[in-house]
Amino acid sequence: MAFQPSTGEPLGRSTRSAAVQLSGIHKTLGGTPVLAGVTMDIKAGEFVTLLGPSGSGKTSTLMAVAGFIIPDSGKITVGDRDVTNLPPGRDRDMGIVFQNYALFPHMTVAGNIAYPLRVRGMSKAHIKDRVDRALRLVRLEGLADRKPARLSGGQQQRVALARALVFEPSVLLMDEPMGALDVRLKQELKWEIRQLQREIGATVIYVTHDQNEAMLLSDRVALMQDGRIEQYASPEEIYRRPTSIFAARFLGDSNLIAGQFDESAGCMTVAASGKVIPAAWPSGSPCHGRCMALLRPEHARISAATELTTPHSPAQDLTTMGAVLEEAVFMGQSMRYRVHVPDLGCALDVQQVAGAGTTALSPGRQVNVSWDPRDLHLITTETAS
Ligand SMILES: Nc1ncnc2c1ncn2[C@@H]1O[C@H](COP(=O)(O)OP(=O)(O)OP(=O)(O)O)[C@@H](O)[C@H]1O
Repeated sequence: MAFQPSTGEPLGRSTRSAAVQLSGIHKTLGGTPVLAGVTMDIKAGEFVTLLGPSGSGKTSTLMAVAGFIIPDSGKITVGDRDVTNLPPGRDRDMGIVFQNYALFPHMTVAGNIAYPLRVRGMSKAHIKDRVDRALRLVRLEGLADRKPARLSGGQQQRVALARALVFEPSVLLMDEPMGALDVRLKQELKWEIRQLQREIGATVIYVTHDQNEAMLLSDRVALMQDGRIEQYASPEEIYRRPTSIFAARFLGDSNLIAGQFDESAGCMTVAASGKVIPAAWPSGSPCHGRCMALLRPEHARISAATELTTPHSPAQDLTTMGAVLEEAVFMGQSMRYRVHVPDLGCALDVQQVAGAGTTALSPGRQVNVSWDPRDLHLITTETAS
């Protein structure tokens, strides 16, 4: 059924947001497999980000949802409609925002925003009402009569956003919408996009390779590699419990320690030194011997080697090792250290709140590095046989 725009109701919390389902999407382009079985479910009103390195298949996945790429196999549904082979356009009922704005240069801001309503045959009075409300939504009320060339990059992108939202699509697709903006504008627009999506309640699929953007905006992140989804979960879940080394490295900074897990003893033998340290296998993940232990820099602490206590509560059973401080960098709110830990056979990055004691530590000094064993997250490096 072709989409018919509503007319009277406010451009506000959408009652039309739809769930999107991708099942086993494969696509080969020019002999290259670009999508290798993408499967994901997106709930109505959810903000999902496709995150991954360049060439991992993010844009291709989005283009398959938009209809610009027809899958070789697999199925895409929006609500209860099968849209797999539907051409791009009105019947898909999707708003799209690209990195390069794609505004019509000869039209005013209001003209650009009105365009999707005009092609849908809406009456002039309704168009004016809708455009006014869309302008208010993206905070561009005073610029309705300007041409795009006389707008900043951030303003142009807000026009593109208003144009994509004005016909109240059930799904909004965004491909690196902030890719061309400077850092300050990005920072501003990130919060605006988040707030806007919460206001209108639309289902959003958003492409970026910027992990901070993904964490700030998303309900769930689909982390992509080689045309597949490596992990699909909330940003917090991927950050705290990555299921692969790739995921551990891609979202956030990481220290990775190779070892062998001993389930009965509840410990891990460090590969480089044979040192045994307490560790627990995360529940729900496959348990195999060879593993990598992930320790986030903010979960490690250093203290002068002469100090017996660490900033942790003494009630906690910490793992502590001697180390040599290699680098100490003041980062404003925190200090960033690199320490060499002979018992781990590697260097660890440590991030901790800048305090009088820690800023005084200088490179070359003997220190203790410690962590709560519960903050070690083990990832199997053995394939199940
Ligand atoms: N028309 C095409 N013909 C051949 N290969 C293609 C075509 N379009 C995309 N590819 C390849 O498919 C892979 C995935 O591309 P895609 O643009 O989806 O990745 P991406 O994750 O969005 O990357 P980026 O962040 O650089 O935009 C890449 O290796 C790319 O070179």
